Amino acid sequence: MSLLSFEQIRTLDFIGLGRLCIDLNANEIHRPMEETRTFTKYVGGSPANITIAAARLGMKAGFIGRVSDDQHGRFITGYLRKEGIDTSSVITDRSGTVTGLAFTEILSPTECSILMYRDNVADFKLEPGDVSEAYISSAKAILISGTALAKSPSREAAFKAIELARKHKVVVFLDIDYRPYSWTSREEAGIYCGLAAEKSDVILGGREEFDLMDAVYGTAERSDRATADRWFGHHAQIVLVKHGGDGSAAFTKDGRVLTGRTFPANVVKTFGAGDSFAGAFIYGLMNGWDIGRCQEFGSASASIVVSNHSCSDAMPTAEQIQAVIDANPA
Ligand SMILES: Nc1ncnc2c1ncn2[C@@H]1O[C@H](COP(=O)(O)OP(=O)(O)OP(=O)(O)O)[C@@H](O)[C@H]1O
Ligand SMILES: O=C(O)C[C@@H](O)[C@H](O)C(=O)CO
Repeated sequence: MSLLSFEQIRTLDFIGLGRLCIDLNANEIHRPMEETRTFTKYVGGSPANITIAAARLGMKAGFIGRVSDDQHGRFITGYLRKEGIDTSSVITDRSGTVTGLAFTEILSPTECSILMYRDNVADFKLEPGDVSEAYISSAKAILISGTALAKSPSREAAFKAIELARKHKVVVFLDIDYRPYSWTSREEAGIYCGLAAEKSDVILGGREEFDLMDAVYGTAERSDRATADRWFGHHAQIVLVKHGGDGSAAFTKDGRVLTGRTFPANVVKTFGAGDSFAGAFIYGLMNGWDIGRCQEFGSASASIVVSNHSCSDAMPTAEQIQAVIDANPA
């Protein structure tokens, strides 16, 4: 029996909520950014990447967010439309905000860093009034990015979206997506992400992201098992703990524990692994697949994206992902 129940008669499969940004990935790789001269521009922002991944896999996707009233905002909206993503709830913010920029430095396949410019960004100006009940109720599932909880009024908009999703039987995915530069403290992040996690059906995060929430509520044992049990005490049906190159651990409320394997990759940059994993993992769940197959699909997707220069542009099709799995039998 499936742990998640997706309403079938819905206009959209999936709505992402949160930041729509721009990645500027250094073209001169294996060099510090001080020596970088050129960058390639991509749409970015974790929830945007995941939504693009879902659309690339054929899901009917939409997005709730704000973009800046400039060329960057128009670039992002145009890209989403080209990907077939509904942008009726992507709002142009006209208060003089800018688009968040993520400068990616690639020192080596395993040493990458992101320099974030996020002062006065449009995505944090998302307001509760931007979240339409009719729009939320038109979807089977919604993805909340933890970073959307870092600042008001985006925080209130995200919590409104979660409440409306629960009201209309829309499955809530929470990707903790902890980015320190957006929060005033780890405790703040732990508290607000914890409050959202209590209302979510599926929670995805790295070990250190779950530790953030556990620390606030004093959970002594920092084990994946203890973490999962904690969230099963609320709404969660699935807890997915990502472990980078060591794969992932999936826990289901009905007692299953599955270790996800990784696939060979010619790593260009490690970023994008989590977003590509999430998009493909969610795709599998929404197609009613067994959770082990969802993990495998997510991991294979991640191996493709870490082997590419971009995150969003590199999000693969289902055929590309399956080809990786077929070429690397368990
Ligand atoms: N170097 C790698 N090679 C192959 N697969 C990988 C690699 N790194 C991560 N993965 C796959 O991607 C999944 C998610 O990776 P990770 O745990 O790094 O997420 P993340 O920290 O959210 O990533 P991001 O850097 O995008 O924020 C892993 O569970 C694994 O399946
Ligand atoms: O989520 C961000 O703000 C950064 C992303 O745009 C970037 O693609 C990345 O780090 C993906 O993991």
